[in-house]
Amino acid sequence: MACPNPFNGSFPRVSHVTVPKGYPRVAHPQNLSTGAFPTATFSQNFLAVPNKPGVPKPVSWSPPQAPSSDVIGEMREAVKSTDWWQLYLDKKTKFRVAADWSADSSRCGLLQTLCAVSGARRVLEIGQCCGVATLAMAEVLPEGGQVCSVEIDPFLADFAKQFWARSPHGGKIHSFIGTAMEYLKGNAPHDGPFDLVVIDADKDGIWEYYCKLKQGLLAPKAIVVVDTTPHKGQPPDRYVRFGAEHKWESNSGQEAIEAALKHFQTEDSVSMASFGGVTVLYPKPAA
Ligand SMILES: C[S@@+](CC[C@H](N)C(=O)[O-])C[C@H]1O[C@@H](n2cnc3c(N)ncnc32)[C@H](O)[C@@H]1O
Repeated sequence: MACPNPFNGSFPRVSHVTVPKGYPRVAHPQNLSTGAFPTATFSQNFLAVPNKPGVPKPVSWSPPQAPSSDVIGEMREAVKSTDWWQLYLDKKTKFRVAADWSADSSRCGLLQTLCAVSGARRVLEIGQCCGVATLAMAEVLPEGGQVCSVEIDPFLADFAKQFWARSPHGGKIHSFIGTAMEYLKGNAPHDGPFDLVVIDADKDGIWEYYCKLKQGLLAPKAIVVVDTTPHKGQPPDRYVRFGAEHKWESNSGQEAIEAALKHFQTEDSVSMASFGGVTVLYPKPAA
């Protein structure tokens, strides 16, 4: 039977893996670390080998879970307990931030794993929000590694900094406050080229940011992770910005996401894999 190429098209979006009868269950899933990266563990036993002939191996995907460091744990608590709507009404934030914009354990685990397996030293995060994913990635970069994060909202940038300052890895983070395009045109040529880039800001900008990155800002084997979750990180619609804050409205960004994905498919030199709310672009292996 032909073996399906897991990177050809989309993975099913599953959060739970149903293990067919006959597969051994693993009592301690935390022992399933790949060894490539000791702090990434896999919550499901998708590495299990069938013990009955003829039982097909399940085709599924389960995100690595990042065990949170103390500081990341504190950040998560702070993100959860903050009244983001009130901060927006008080004009402290530019956006009506939602706590679930901030990277959860699966997202952090995925980004940490990609950083580790790609050997990334220079990482760029476009759309930092509360800085949880930023610190998670910094934690796995080697000495001398650097995460450059870009955030349009000064309140969020400051929110993150108070926590980063308490982490031994905070010194690896360089934060830029301003728009993604300002950064890409200004500081990025000096900070890059980047081994791994996370595009996780406004959805309308996805394709534009990617095009700009391709102009010499990506290392030869760079991985680009694009957040494709509708509604996340969207700015308010124009009229709301001018005076009617209580009427927060933003579009889902779905059209821009779909347009960007179509563009990515025309890129000859990259392969794509979509799962867990992201699309990962990585260099096609040489034929
Ligand atoms: C979904 S959140 C980022 C989440 C973060 N990457 C994480 O994993 O925790 C999107 C962020 O992008 C920021 N943003 C939106 N448009 C932007 C732009 N044009 N330039 C820079 N940041 C932007 C928003 O303020 C928001 O904090």
